[in-house]
Amino acid sequence: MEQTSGPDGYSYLGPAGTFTEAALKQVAAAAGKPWHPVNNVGEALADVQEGRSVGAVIAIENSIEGGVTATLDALAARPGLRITGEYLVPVEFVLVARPGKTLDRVRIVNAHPVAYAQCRGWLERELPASAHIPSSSNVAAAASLFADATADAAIAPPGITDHFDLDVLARDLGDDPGAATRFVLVSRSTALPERTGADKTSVIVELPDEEPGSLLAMLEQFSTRGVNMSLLQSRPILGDAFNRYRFVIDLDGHVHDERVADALLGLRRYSPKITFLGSYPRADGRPVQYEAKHDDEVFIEARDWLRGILSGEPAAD
Ligand SMILES: O=C(O)C(=O)C[C@]1(C(=O)O)C=C[C@@H](O)C=C1
Repeated sequence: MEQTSGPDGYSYLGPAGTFTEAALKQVAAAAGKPWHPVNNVGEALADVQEGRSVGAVIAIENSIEGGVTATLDALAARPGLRITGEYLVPVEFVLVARPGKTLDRVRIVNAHPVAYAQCRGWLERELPASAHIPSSSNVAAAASLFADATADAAIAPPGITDHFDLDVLARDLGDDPGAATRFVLVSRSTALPERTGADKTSVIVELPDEEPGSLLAMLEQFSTRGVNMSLLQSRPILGDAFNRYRFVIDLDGHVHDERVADALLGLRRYSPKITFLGSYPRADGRPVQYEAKHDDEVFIEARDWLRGILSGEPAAD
């Protein structure tokens, strides 16, 4: 794929060979378009917001490490962006070093913080005295071994040896062999992806100040409408030390589902600030399960009933 920028192109955490690039390879619309490697999530989102790219793929959650906080905060800080797709990438890691280095001589390890966190168990067992130098990506970690001699080894994707002349000192570093990272495609387009029946809706919600039970009241908006949450992650609101948090939430269903739309209306009335991030097809294609009492028809019938009352229609039996 052409690694350049262009307003019809896609930004991703580079350089080539990252897991983010593997996620971008799954984006059908990106095939044949320019791909623009960047150094961090903020830069990828700025490219989209400012029109240098049509879309960006960013890591949002890892199955071991949880929400990618840099992404959750960047989405909250940059209004006007929409999530239009979700992609899953299995992740596994190897420890690499320049030829000649052996495992017993590794003291300093270069790694992306999210990758490092996924390998904590292995590092504690095999390199208990090692120190960590953070890197902007897994591939940048490996590349740094050539740029300066501070780190002895790097944590990188197994395919790294296709790009660099490096020795693999150890394999399967991850604490969970089944680990995966969830990525999202972000764009400026406000056109909603079609409802598929296997969708997710993402929102960022702030709660009213100093109101006891306000978190429960937010959760009730979903539970009373039979809407399942698949992510609830709190992030501090900057400048409000230890006081206020925003919540990044993934819901099962599409905003075109009546129960989801109704829950969002409830939230909108209740929350001082709610950002709609998008409704999009789930990466795993799993159809959303819900009870019949939360079917579209039930909401529509209830609204029609009220409309009848308001328009003075005679009561039906
Ligand atoms: O460095 C990479 O390869 C990335 O794609 C970054 C990233 C992340 O940002 O979370 C993606 C997946 C892995 O879980 C670790 C790191």
